[in-house]
This record gives sequence, structure tokens and C-alpha cells, in this order.
Amino acid sequence: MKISMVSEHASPLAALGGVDAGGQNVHVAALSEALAKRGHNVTVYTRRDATELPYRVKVGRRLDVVHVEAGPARHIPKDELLPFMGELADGIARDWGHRPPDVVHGHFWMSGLAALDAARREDAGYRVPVVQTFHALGTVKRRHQGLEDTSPPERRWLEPGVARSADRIIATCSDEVFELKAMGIKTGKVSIAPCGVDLGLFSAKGSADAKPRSYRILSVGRLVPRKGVDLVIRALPLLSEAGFDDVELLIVGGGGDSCALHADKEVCRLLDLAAELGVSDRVSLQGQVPRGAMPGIFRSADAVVCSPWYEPFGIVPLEAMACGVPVVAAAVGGLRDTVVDHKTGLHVPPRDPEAIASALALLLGNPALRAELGAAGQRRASSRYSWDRVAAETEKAYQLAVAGISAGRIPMEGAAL
Ligand SMILES: CC(=O)N[C@H]1[C@@H](O[C@@H]2[C@H](O)[C@H](OP(=O)(O)O)[C@@H](O)[C@H](O)[C@H]2O)O[C@H](CO)[C@@H](O)[C@@H]1O
Ligand SMILES: O=c1ccn([C@@H]2O[C@H](COP(=O)(O)OP(=O)(O)O)[C@@H](O)[C@H]2O)c(=O)[nH]1
Repeated sequence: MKISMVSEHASPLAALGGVDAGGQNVHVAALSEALAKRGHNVTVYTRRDATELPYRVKVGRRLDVVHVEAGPARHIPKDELLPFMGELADGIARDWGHRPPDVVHGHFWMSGLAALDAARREDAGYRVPVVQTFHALGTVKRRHQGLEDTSPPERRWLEPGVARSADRIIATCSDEVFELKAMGIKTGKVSIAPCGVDLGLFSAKGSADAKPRSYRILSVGRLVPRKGVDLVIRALPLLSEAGFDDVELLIVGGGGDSCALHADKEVCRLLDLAAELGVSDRVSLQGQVPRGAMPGIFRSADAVVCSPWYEPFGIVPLEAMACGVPVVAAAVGGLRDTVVDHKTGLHVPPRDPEAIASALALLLGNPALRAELGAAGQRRASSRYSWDRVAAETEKAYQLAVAGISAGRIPMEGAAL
């Protein structure tokens, strides 16, 4: 197939760990690569956000990234990008010319708008099937963030419109299917394909970074309040009370997008909290870490904590599992699919530092349990979450979208429901 991916703010070539650069970037990069390996020709369209970026970058034999002129060629927070989606769609349609792809796959609601616009132009003489992955849903975001949600107000009606108009939707976890259903979307047009993990990079084999204390707890991700890193800092004094003093909390991510680590608002908030709780000496910040350096960091950890308020999928726990490290995970969203309680990690209720501390105390005090959960996590990650497997599921969704268009209907049979 000739496949177009649209990822307006999340370039597969960007550095990770900034406010808007995380799992979606990883997902688009790895899925595109896996589809190309399966013999498809893939082009990823993303917004040109720096003047020095060339128009087309050849990433592999069957994989290109195209930087489309859509708004100023500089970093713009994603919640301010909506006005440029028409320009993005024009650039995509221009690049297609008279040779449109077999399918276009939008990532995030705004890319869905651009994909639908490029795919269904009356004067073009074609109608390209549109598949949509949301990565995050505005309804969920508003529920958890309320007034702090900086999404443009138009998202309230444009995002459900994308869901209704797309030929097929790919949800990354079962919780997302319920959310889509609650939005009034027929589940017959929803397939499930999770995110994956790069098993060539993330494995238990290989060296581990040195750790400065007896125990290392690790938190990895974009540093935004909803990731709940403050909850792990709050767990540190409670861990001391349980007899675990010689503990380091290493935080990876933060800074970036032309902001230095110590100028990052969330970094300052976390450091102030650590000082207030008297645990500053136990908290280290590493800032943005390149992909290649991540496995050594994961392997150095005794436990990885993922304590978001909500999480549409969450690639970090999969990476930890692939590296054989047990995960303490808030029982929300995709983390309920990936982390199996008492098998590959421990579930804790969301926003609960006491529960995080108890789970960590249980793990730190029991090396055999850590090893058992770590080994089971490794088996689960490698048997279910390779990108090749995710690409195969995605291919099925593409085929259903294409079949629906050629038959002049939306297919009703679910790929996985
Ligand atoms: C918190 C969240 O939604 N994470 C998802 C998602 O990732 C990011 C999300 O879409 C961000 O938007 P927001 O924080 O406003 O909700 C974007 O800024 C980021 O670029 C996305 O990476 O997608 C990941 C991959 O599907 C998923 O694992 C993660 O849970
Ligand atoms: O400095 C960093 C911070 C994060 N990540 C990666 O960014 C992704 C975060 O994805 P996830 O789905 O867990 O969360 P999101 O950021 O999408 O909400 C994971 O692959 C992390 O390993 C990274 O490589 N370097």
C-alpha cells in the first residue's frame, strides 16, 4: 500500500521529552518503520517547525518524512496550531498531486482534520480512505484538567466531527473504545491496535547505568503536571518511614522546545516540592534523554513509577517491562491493559502517594518479587507488543477502511471488537 501518515505537531524526527514530544512521536516513527518493513511505502507529513528542516527526508528505503509549510517555521505549542491545518492539508494534497495514497492515517485530532480535508476534495477526482488515531481525547482531558486544559474551544465539536467522519478509528486501548462510545461513535468502525515497544532497543540484556544509591526509582516522560511526578516525590518521605532512606528518584524528561531544564515551569515546581518535603538530595533530574541512552537507564532502575492522572496508552511502562523492570502504575487508561497487577507490576489508585510508597516498599524489600515481575513483564512485552504485531493490526484496519470505500459503505465488522 501507499500510506500517508499525518502527525501535525509530533514529528518522528523530533527530540523527545519536551512538553508536546512523547509517545505520539514514538508511535508514528515506529509504526511507519514497521509498515515500511512489511513492504508498504510510507510518507509521514508533519509541520515544518524550524527553518533548517529540508522539505523531504529519506528515512529508509520505503519511508520519507515531509516537512510541510503550515504557519511559521518555528516551534509553536500544539494548542495554537489549529489555524494552520488548512495550509497543512493544502501541502499534503499538493505533494500527492495526481497520485494519492491508498490510505491516509491521521494522528491526533488536528491531523485528522488535515487528513480529511486533503482526502476529500471535490475537485481532486479521488476520495482517499481516512483512518484516525486520537492518542488523546479532548473529553478525557477536560474531565481531568478542567480549566487548565489549554486546547482550543473548537476541539469540543471538531474532534467528535473527525471521529464521525473518519472511515475507521484505531483505539490504542479498551478504555478508549468506551470513551469513543460515550461520544456517540459506533464501535463497529473502531479497531484496537495498541502502541508497541522497540524490542531491538529495549531489552533486559545489556549494561545498566551506575546508580548512586542502594535503590533507584525511575520516572520517564514529558514533564507536565498530569503525569503525576509530584506524587512520586510525595512518596519519598513515606518510603523513609518504611525504612527505605537510601533511595534515588531519577526523573527523565523536561526542558526542550527551546527551554532550558531549570527554566522549565514543571521542573521548578517539582524541585520546590522536593525541598519542602526535605528530600531534595534524593531527587535527580536528567532532562531530555535520547532514545539510545534510555535502555541503560531503565535497566539501572529497581522500579519504574508511572503515576499519571489519566493515560490514553503509555509507552513508558512497556519500555520498562521490555527491560525487565517492574512497574508501579496508576490503574488508569492503557496502563490497565499493559501492566498486569501482581504479575508484571503493581497497580495503585490514581493520585495516591501513600499507595505508591507502599507498592515501592513492597518491591524494594523483595528482590525475588522484583525479578519475578520483571521477567513476566519482559515476556508480556515481547509476546504482545512488538511494532511488527502492531503494524499487522493496523494493516487490517487500513484494509477495512479501503474495503468500505470501494463498497461505498463504512465496514461494520470490527477488526478486534
Ligand atoms: C497524556 C497523553 O495523552 N498521552 C498519550 C499520547 O501522547 C501525547 C498526547 O497526545 C499529548 O497531548 P496532551 O498532553 O495535550 O493530551 C501530545 O502533546 C503528545 O505529543 C502525545 O505524545 O499518545 C501516546 C501514544 O499513543 C500515548 O502512549 C500517551 O498515553
Ligand atoms: O527524555 C525523554 C523522555 C521521554 N522519552 C520517551 O517518550 C515516550 C513517552 O511516551 P508515553 O506514551 O509514555 O507518554 P506521552 O508522552 O505520549 O504522554 C517514551 O517512549 C519515552 O521513552 C524519551 O525517549 N526521552
